[in-house]
Amino acid sequence: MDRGGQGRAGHRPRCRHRRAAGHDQGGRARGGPPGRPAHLLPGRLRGRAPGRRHRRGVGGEPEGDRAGRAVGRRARERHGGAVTGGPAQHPSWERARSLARAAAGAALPGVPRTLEDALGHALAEPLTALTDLPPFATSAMDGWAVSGPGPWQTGARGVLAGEQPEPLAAGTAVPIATGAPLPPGASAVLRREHGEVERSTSLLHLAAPGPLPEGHDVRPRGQECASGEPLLPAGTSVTPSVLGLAAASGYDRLVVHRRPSVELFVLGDELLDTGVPRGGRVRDALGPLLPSWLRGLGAEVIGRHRVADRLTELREAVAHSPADVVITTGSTAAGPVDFLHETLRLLDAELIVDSVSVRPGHPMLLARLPATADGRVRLLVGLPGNPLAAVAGTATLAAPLLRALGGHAEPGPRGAVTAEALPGHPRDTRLLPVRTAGTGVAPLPYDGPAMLRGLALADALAVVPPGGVAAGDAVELLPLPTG
Ligand SMILES: Nc1nc2c(c(=O)[nH]1)N[C@H]1C(S)=C(S)[C@@H](COP(=O)(O)OP(=O)(O)OC[C@H]3O[C@@H](n4cnc5c(N)ncnc54)[C@H](O)[C@@H]3O)O[C@H]1N2
Ligand code: MOO
Repeated sequence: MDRGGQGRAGHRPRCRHRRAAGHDQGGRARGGPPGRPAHLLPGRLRGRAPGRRHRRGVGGEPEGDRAGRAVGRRARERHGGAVTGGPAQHPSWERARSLARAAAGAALPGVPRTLEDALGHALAEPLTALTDLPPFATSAMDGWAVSGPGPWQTGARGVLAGEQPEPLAAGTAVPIATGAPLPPGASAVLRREHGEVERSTSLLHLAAPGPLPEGHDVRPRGQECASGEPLLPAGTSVTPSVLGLAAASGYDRLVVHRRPSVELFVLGDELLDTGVPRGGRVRDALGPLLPSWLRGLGAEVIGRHRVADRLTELREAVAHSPADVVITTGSTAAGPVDFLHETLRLLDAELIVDSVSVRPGHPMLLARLPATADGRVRLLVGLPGNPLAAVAGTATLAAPLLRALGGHAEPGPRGAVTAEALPGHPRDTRLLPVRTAGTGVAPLPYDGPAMLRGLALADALAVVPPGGVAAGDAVELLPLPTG
């Protein structure tokens, strides 16, 4: 539980949302048009879809929505409202992440999966070698298996990988392929390029620069591991490399944590699903951006839906979602059709994080929904609608929550040195799209909360502490999805 900024939905302290002097909300646009500072906009102008009035009919607003809007307005008035409320202490970025991790509770239970299906899960049990590796002594090179000191009498028939070789007598050699079992009695392997066979006598002579020590170019049995040896701890993320190791050490199935199921609700009647932005409406950027990222975080995305900016629809969607984690985009602020807080209040959800001291994305939230009848925990991550703010919310709340639910061990922080100074916010952590260039990471232009242009060129989000980071200093990096 967070002491500062937490409580039942609808009973939260609202932040002042003051813009710090000199903090560019619009986003730096070096060499391009500057972003428009949000505080210069004439109020909270939430675009309402022109088609919406037609869809609903003039005055045809459903009863629940009208009521909900009034309740939302009353709740905002009661609690001070987003703009006029008293100062509130929101959790720091670090604290918000640990609250998100803790909200997962225990990881989801372990389930057996075929190797193919285990990819992206986390091991629920340690991976223990089911065999010695290599399981038998093998040749590390193409050449000859030799017995004792040379020269060696060699025959024509060799040993290929996968064959069971005959024993080798002292003073003899047999051609051998890389990976083939070493014949009993062999003392070393002579590489093809280090031996010469005399045609008339079939005698193999050493043509190597030095002598051939015993065991040369032989991979002894159990060199990599002995049967029963622990190879990877529980909590390891199953990557393609882990699948390879599991197969090599004898596994057909792995016991992995169940992946958290996620349902994504994209809010915003102003959003278009296709074509060029028109008529005051904009394209939904988060529907395409988020699902593959969430899958990369170990989630099973069971649905992605557009939900209308109506209290009843949002409430129904959240209440009936079968997902372990509901993720919403938009509606986190206090605009006329921002119903997320009201929805959470009506559903008797517990707000675990309600705004974070981070830019962009500070209105992000995390709530615990009432558990299912069978006691399954359900959580909701509310990502702000501004696309880069939603990305910040995913990195801050969704990533640690989903990784913890999926049983993934927490990776150590990844750091880098900055090639240029990284501008910070005076009081809040800032998540800045950066690119690794030459000697370190550098910020990218077009990094405003509503922009994705900088992010699309970025290879990480830099965690910039309040006040910024000087050139040459270390900074923590968060990974961005790549596929
Ligand atoms: N009076 C105040 N207004 C706002 C504050 C504030 O403190 N006081 N905070 C601003 C900040 S910061 C953010 S971030 C946004 C969060 O707003 P919402 O989460 O309620 O999101 P919306 O209002 O629905 O949308 C905001 C913006 O983003 C666009 N959007 C929404 N969804 C998408 C999407 N899927 N793809 C592309 N663009 C999207 C939407 O059209 C709006 O332009 O609130 C500020 N307001
Ligand atoms: O500053 Mo907001 O949180 O636009 O992202």
